[in-house]
Amino acid sequence: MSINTRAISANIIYSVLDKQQSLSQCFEQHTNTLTASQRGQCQDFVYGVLRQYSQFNYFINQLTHTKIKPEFNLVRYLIAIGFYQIDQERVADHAAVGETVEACKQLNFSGFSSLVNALLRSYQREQQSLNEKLNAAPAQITSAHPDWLLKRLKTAYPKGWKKIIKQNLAKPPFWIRINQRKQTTDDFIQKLTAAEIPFTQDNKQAETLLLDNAVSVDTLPDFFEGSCSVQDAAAQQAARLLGAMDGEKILDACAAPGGKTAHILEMANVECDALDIDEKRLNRVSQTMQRLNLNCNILQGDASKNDWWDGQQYDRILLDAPCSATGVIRRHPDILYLRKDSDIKALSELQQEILKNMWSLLKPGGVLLYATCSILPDENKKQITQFLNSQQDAKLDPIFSSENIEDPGWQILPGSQNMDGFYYARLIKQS
Ligand SMILES: C[S@@+](CC[C@H](N)C(=O)[O-])C[C@H]1O[C@@H](n2cnc3c(N)ncnc32)[C@H](O)[C@@H]1O
Repeated sequence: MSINTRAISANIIYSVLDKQQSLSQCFEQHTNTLTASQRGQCQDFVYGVLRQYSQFNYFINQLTHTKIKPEFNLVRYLIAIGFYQIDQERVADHAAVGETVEACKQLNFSGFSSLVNALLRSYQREQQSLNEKLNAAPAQITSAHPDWLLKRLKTAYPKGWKKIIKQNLAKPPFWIRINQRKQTTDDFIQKLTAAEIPFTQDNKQAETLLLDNAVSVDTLPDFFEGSCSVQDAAAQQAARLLGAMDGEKILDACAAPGGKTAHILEMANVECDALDIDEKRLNRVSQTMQRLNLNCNILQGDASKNDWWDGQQYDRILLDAPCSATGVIRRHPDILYLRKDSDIKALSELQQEILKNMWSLLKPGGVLLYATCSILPDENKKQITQFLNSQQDAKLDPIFSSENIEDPGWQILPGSQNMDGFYYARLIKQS
């Protein structure tokens, strides 16, 4: 049977929405035998639909008189993929309909072919009036965000929450980091130009480029020889803010898959321990190190405990803490469906526990950089304020010279200068 990327995509959406599986994991499982172009197509369908699923589902419910039963949710997801394709206008509408009907047959739901056909054609005709109806629907549907998250965003950002939601549902930008150990930025730019990959150079950071479009990594010049890495511009701030210097001993406390560890090692000659609790994810750190020809000590362990530690304190620690990932929803739309309000309290407690333990591993005079890809104050400014209040020898090392008294750190919101949502706070351990 020929590969049908719509059928595969519907199955991935089913794994996320019905089986509550993590998108990155099930995407890998379902697509690891596909070609790069087939994977790219699945990525477009799955991520595109999940970002807008509550809206597509609303349209389906508006257009059908008989409810599609939960056991036929795969059909529902195929219809959503069809709607998404019609919205994207990259293929002729009749082709979007034909291909979706074909996928329906391939999933053994031939009995639904005429319903699928009818719904997609109605969607083409009634798109405008459906969108008008959607505008009057409850915020949970129009924003695609769960109530608990909307509430938290409105409280934290009374003026900016709508902009955040818009960013969370947008396609993310494609940033890369040029490995300065391999070549200069100018050399890499020449190769990129020769490969006809359009980009813009970040005017502040020489090693950071923003590509005009997302590309498959195998089209990036010398990617497998370590020329560059795909990493958001906000994540690229970590190694710079940590400021590691030659000869220092560094700990990257929650390191997998190793993007920030690699950047630290590209910037300075240091001895770096890369710690993570998740053994499988640590394999990805090894792969990253191998591809970029870098070295670190890979350690498996729990950062809230010390049983993995050799007893030698660190000059600098990067704590890229486990978090709600609410700053990177546009890259991980499954967060909208899998994350629960109660997770935030549990995560905040874990973050404080890890932070306290990391502090004991830091040399007097050492620097700890706390980072999350969250935009929720409970995981960020409240966390750092609580720590500074309870830890006598902890002093804030402000990231910007003009200290923001409201927030001891740097809260980057999604979309700000095209970056993901991130938080950074830098602390010094007083002697
Ligand atoms: C935000 S991700 C880290 C991303 C990574 N720093 C990078 O830039 O590639 C958080 C990591 O924390 C790890 N983690 C979660 N709880 C942990 C714990 N108690 N100790 C150590 N690592 C933990 C997770 O396995 C996950 O890999």
